[in-house]
Amino acid sequence: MADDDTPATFASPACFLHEVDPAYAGLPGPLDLQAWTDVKRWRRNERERLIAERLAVPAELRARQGEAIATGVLAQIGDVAGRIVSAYWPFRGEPDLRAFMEEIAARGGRTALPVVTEKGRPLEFHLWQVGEALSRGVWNIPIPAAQRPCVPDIVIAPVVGYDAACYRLGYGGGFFDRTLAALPAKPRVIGVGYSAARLATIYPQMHDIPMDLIVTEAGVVRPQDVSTVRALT
Ligand SMILES: Nc1nc2c(c(=O)[nH]1)N(C=O)[C@@H](CNc1ccc(C(=O)N[C@@H](CCC(=O)O)C(=O)O)cc1)CN2
Ligand SMILES: Nc1ncnc2c1ncn2[C@@H]1O[C@H](COP(=O)(O)OP(=O)(O)OP(=O)(O)O)[C@@H](O)[C@H]1O
Repeated sequence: MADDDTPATFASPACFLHEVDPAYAGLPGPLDLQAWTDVKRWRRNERERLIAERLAVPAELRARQGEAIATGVLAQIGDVAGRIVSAYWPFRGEPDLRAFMEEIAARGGRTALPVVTEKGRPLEFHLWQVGEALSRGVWNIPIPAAQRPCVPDIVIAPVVGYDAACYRLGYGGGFFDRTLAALPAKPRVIGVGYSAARLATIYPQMHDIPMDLIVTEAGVVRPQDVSTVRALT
């Protein structure tokens, strides 16, 4: 007969993640299965909310913010001559970096787009310049028509959400994390998004790889900024 006063050892403890200060809950590492289930549900809701919010911003304002983000990335990127910069074909209200890609080419760099080959697999990158032919890939995402695989020196990753430690919330496929984990040498990774997409924490997990910096229309976020604040408090 069950004894209600004896804790059951096989059951997960109750999840109090929602009561924990995000700064503590944000420590990397597997929490427990129940916590990860909660985090996944939370991420799904946040993705939906953040995408709906950015799509509700008037297109003209979004375009201006996108231009400011492109200017900010160009200020951070350094010399791109002879280097490969991967950006993306914008969808669901992401900042439009096509003019940025043209500027990279004008500065002697080469540009590329990410390509989903299969769910659960790393992305591939293929060289592509503005004006070149596109075809439809997985989920109908435009991808370079010509297959020219490459390994970028710099990866520009659009964020749905981001936090002060530069962790990125994407569309939930885990593609960028899987790709960065699989590359022989980690490229420089710059997250781009609107400042309104900032979250207290994305509850980073073992698989989440932080961006080297995040550029928004309001400025630049670096992971070091977090430890500086912590060290001072
Ligand atoms: N512009 C752009 N291109 C990109 C990315 C990106 O973030 N932005 N990616 C960065 O990774 C890759 C695509 N990642 C994606 C991941 C999920 C979904 C998506 O629609 N997921 C469905 C759920 C699908 C399922 O459950 O099977 C959904 O959200 O409804 C789309 C793109 C490569 N290309
Ligand atoms: N390196 C990896 N190896 C195996 N699975 C991974 C890896 N990275 C992420 N995943 C899995 O991918 C799934 C989605 O991860 P997450 O919520 O971090 O996606 P995301 O970063 O928002 O998506 P995306 O990069 O596609 O925009 C998770 O179930 C996670 O376990």
